[in-house]
Amino acid sequence: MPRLPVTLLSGFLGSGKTTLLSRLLRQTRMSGTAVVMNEFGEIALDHLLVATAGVQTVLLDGGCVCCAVRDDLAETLLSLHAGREAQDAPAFERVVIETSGLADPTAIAALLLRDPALAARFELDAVIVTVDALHASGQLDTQAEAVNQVMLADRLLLTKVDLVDTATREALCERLRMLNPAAMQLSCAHGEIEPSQVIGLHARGDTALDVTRWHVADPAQESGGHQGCKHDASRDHDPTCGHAAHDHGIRAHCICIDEPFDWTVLSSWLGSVAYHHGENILRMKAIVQVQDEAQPIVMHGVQRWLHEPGTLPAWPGEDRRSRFVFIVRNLPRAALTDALDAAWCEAGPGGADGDAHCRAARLV
Ligand SMILES: Nc1nc2c(ncn2[C@@H]2O[C@H](COP(=O)(O)OP(=O)(O)OP(=O)(O)O)[C@@H](O)[C@H]2O)c(=O)[nH]1
Repeated sequence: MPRLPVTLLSGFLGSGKTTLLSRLLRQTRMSGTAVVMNEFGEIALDHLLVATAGVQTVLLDGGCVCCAVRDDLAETLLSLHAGREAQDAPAFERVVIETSGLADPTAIAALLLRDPALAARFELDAVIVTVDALHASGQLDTQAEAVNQVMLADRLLLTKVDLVDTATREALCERLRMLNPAAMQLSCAHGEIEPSQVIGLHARGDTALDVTRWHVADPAQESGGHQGCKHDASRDHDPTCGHAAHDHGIRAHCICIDEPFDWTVLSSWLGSVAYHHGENILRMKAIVQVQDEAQPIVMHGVQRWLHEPGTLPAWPGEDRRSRFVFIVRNLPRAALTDALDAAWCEAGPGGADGDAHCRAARLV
């Protein structure tokens, strides 16, 4: 039985994976794709942004697919395959797995290769890694996950090239070449790329060799030395979010707000958080209910950078609360909620209810 190709789409937090995927899925060449999305954080938002008619999308949330929910990935793939065989689900010819921005794709590649049930049904077509031209340099300096992703890539897609000058871009390309000389580098502004550059690459003729040659054997089975999966067993618990920590002080803080935001409060809050804590904010994403806006506003940030807000055509489902996910390093949730209190206070004389402390009650 021919095995189904799997494209592993990885790349550090905020580097443009979902942007790329949602654009790709609109192209007819991509029909017959099943998508598995993984998010690091209690509240998952990305699947709302790529929702495409006729595309089977499965969400794996609550942990990183390279460690905490790795078994769930195996089960998901097997169940997708079983549904296809039984013809009780839309037919698909390939799978794209979008990993969380903190995932080490080595562990997922190893899973696909070494799990006999998966290896019999799926083959790894290629590892595609998005690299944020604006932030990659700092991320490669400080985040082992970012380095691992680059090292395992068959293709490196440089995103946000519109936000950097030529010298910065060339320096980054050179650095990427040093880390992974074999990977082809392509520019990919705003997710724009030919599907043929991403799928059907057959980049992994002898993948087992590649994985072991390019990188450590299987991080999930290592006892130490690998940053990405150390916490799989201990699963540090952040009581405010109910979510397992990934490593080294990295947490996903999830904040929900019932009432609609005033634009001024929203920009003042996020601006202040970015200014004071940007170094420690690996990623911010949000779907926000803003006063007098009929459509939900989508916001993205990476460290100090806040991207232009976008909109969704409609609210996905009944839940109209604003939902924010901050993936942070060594930053307590209170730093975020205190800044929100302050923004509410500044919004009017004494704020909307006159007592900053009451505002914490609005946090769900
Ligand atoms: N200017 C610019 N912005 C981009 C580009 N690609 C993506 N973005 C923006 O970057 C932000 C983050 O993009 P996402 O696609 O959500 O990134 P991601 O890798 O899926 O993020 P995580 O799932 O959190 O890891 C969004 O605001 C995008 O619009 C690009 O080429 N240029």
